[in-house]
Amino acid sequence: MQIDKRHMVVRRELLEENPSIASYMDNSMNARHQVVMEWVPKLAKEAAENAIKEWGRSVSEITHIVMATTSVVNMPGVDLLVAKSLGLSPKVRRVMLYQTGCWGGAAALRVAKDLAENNKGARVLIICSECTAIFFRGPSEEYLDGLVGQGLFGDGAAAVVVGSDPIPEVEHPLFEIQWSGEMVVPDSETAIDGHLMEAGMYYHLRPEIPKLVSKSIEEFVGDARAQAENKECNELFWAVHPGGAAILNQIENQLALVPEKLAASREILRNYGNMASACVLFVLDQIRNKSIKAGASTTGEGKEFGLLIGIGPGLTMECCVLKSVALN
Ligand SMILES: CC(C)(COP(=O)(O)OP(=O)(O)OC[C@H]1O[C@@H](n2cnc3c(N)ncnc32)[C@H](O)[C@@H]1OP(=O)(O)O)[C@@H](O)C(=O)NCCC(=O)NCCSC(=O)/C=C/c1ccc(O)cc1
Repeated sequence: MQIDKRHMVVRRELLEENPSIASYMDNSMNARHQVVMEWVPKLAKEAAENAIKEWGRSVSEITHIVMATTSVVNMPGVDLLVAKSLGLSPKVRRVMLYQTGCWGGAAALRVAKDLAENNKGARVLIICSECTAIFFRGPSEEYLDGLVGQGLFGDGAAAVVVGSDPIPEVEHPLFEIQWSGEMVVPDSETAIDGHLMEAGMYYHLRPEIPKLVSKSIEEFVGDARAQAENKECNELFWAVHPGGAAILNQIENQLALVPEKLAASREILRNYGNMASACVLFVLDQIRNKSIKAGASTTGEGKEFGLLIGIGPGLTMECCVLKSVALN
């Protein structure tokens, strides 16, 4: 699996208190809902507070919130719970992205870019928060792909503030979102699916996912590269969703990437597992932190442009072309 560590709220005591979650197919939605309604907002709040602190301005200046999760469905949305707990204005404008799975992080960036560019002075808080309690279950011989997911998925949340026209000396941009695009891989609708049932979220991951991604990645990346001065793949930095080692291997081979290009994705996979929508933002954070530590000339490993790619149910591939910022 190439995963050393994951973080999960599902632990022995929680399963002892809620044995239905540890079963294969018992009715367990009530118990799961309680857990995810506690943890998705809690993880989201912590991530958002860190992002706002680093951004350096007041919460009252957040004008929009875009939140992605595949771990809970509720009315009103968990975005409202999080907005209230952060002390955001009751006039903050909200967009909730449900069930996007692992392309949610990139989709949230796309939505935030459009909001920021079309509303003067807007500051958009993106939050991605995921908790595996919605689908953790006991094993069954008839459900091998569930075991694959059980070995891959982890909990986590990430947040970032997006805006245009940064205030000099006050706001310190990390990357510029240059372009965003999306593509559905042909004939791949059944490759990843998930359904909310009395027994919680029941999903399927077909073994052919890595091959399907590999078939379409060149065409998709070609569109993105056209927005990045047609740079060669190895002249870009890469923040690819680490869906699993096989997906990263296929992308690396298909695009003839040198191994360092997916190093950040592999490190996040190794240390956190696959946290669905939050994962690409972790990868991007890793890229800028390592760039600073290594004394690189830009936040993007010394490169000018990079691609952030989410891959999830659909199969949907979502890409943002990012322009890095010079480091002193
Ligand atoms: C890490 C894997 C799982 C194992 O890698 P490996 O240890 O190098 O081994 P292999 O790739 O050779 O696979 C070992 C065996 O497992 C089998 N296998 C391999 N995937 C499978 C399989 N999905 N079924 C059932 N047998 C399998 C594979 O066929 C093979 O069988 P065999 O040849 O008989 O030993 C690797 O195959 C891999 O990365 N696969 C792609 C993982 C994948 O589908 N990721 C999910 C992307 S989707 C996503 O990120 C989020 C979805 C999501 C959805 C809902 C939500 O609520 C939230 C999120």
